[in-house]
Amino acid sequence: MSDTADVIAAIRAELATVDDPEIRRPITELGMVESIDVAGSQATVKILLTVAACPLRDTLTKDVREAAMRVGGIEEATVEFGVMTDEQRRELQQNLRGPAAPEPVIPFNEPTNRTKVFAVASGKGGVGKSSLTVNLAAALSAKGLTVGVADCDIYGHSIPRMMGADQAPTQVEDMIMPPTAHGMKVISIGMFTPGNTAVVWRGPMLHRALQQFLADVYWGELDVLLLDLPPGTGDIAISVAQLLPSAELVLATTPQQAAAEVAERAGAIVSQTHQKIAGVIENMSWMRLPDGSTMEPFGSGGGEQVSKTLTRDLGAEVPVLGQIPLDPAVREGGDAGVPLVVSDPDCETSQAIMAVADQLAVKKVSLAGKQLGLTPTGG
Ligand SMILES: Nc1ncnc2c1ncn2[C@@H]1O[C@H](COP(=O)(O)OP(=O)(O)OP(=O)(O)O)[C@@H](O)[C@H]1O
Repeated sequence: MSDTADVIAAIRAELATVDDPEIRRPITELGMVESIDVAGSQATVKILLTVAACPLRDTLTKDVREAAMRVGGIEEATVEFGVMTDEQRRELQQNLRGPAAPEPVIPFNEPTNRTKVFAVASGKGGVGKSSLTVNLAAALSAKGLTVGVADCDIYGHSIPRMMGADQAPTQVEDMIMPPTAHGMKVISIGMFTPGNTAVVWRGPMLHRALQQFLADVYWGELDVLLLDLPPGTGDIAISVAQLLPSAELVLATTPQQAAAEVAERAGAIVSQTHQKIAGVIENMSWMRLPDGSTMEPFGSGGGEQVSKTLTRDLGAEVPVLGQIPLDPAVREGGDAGVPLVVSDPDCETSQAIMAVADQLAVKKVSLAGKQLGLTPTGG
C-alpha cells in the first residue's frame, strides 16, 4: 500500500475485529480508537479506556498490536492509552443503551399551556381540604370552565368517591384517560397503587410516580386543574412544587388556633419552593342553627391569622378567599358522590364556595363548549 491514508484505513478496518475484552463490542464502534499514526513501517495506535485502571489493558495491547501488524507494510505497532472524558463516556453509554428514556413531559409546564393549576393544601388532616377541592372544582365548572381534579394523596384518595368517580381510568396507548364526573375530569394517584395496598413509597419513588402521573394523564384542554395534596408538608407537597413550579397554593384551615398554626407552617414552605399562595380558605367557620342564629364550634380567627402571618412572613399579600360554614350537607354530598355545589348551588354554603371560586383568577382558555366565532364572509 502506497498512501499513508490507505494504510491507516486498513489498520482501522483491522481494529474493527478487536473487541473490548469487557464490553465485547468492537473498539472502533465504542469510540475507543482515538488516533492511528503511521511512520514508515511503524504504527502507533492510541486507545481510550473507559477507566484508567482497566484490568484488561494487556489483552487489549496484544490484540491491537496484532491487528495493526496484519496490515501489509506494518512491522511494528505501539499501543498508547488514554482515558475517556466524561462526555465520551456518556456517548459510549448512549451508544450501548440507546438514547436515554426521555423525561416524562408534564403538559402544564409547556410554554403554550395556559391551564391554571392550584394545589389545595392544609397543615392538619380533616380540616375539609378534599371537600373544599371538589366543591371548588364544581363551582369553577358551574362558571363554564373546563375543570380537572387530581387527587395526589397516595394513601388518602378520597376525591373520586366524593365526586362519584371511582371507576378505573382507561388506558389508551401510553395515555391514561381520567373518568368524568359532573362534567369534570377526575383522577387519583391512588388508582395506580397496586391493589390499593398501603405501600410505603419513599421520597424519590414518590416523586417519580407523581411525575409520571402528571405526565401520563391525558386531560385535554383544561382551564383549571385542582390538585388535592395530602395534609402537611411532606414529600408530595415538595414534589408538586418542583414538578409544577407555577402551581399556586390554596391553603385550607379551620378557625381553630391549632389548625391555623400548622396551616402557617404548610404555607411557609413556599419561601423555599418560590410558589405563590393564592389565598386561604377558612372551613367550618360557623354553623347555622335551626332558629337562624349561628354558632362557632371551632372558635374564630384561624383564616385571618394564617393570612396575616403569611402576608408578613412572605412579604406578599395572602388573602382570605372566604369562610365556609360547617354544614352537614357538605358531608352528605361527599358521601353520596355529589358535591353540594352541584346538588344545591343556591344554598348559603354553595354560595360561599362560589364566591371563593370567583376570586381565583381563572380565565377560559379551552375551546370545549365554546362557540367558534366564525362569521360567514361575502354576506
Ligand atoms: N364545611 C363542612 N361542613 C361539614 N362537614 C365538613 C365540611 N368540610 C368537611 N367536612 C367533613 O369533614 C370531614 C373531613 O373532611 P375532608 O375529608 O374533606 O378533610 P381533609 O382535610 O381533606 O382530610 P384529609 O386530608 O385528612 O383526608 C369529612 O367527613 C367531610 O365530609
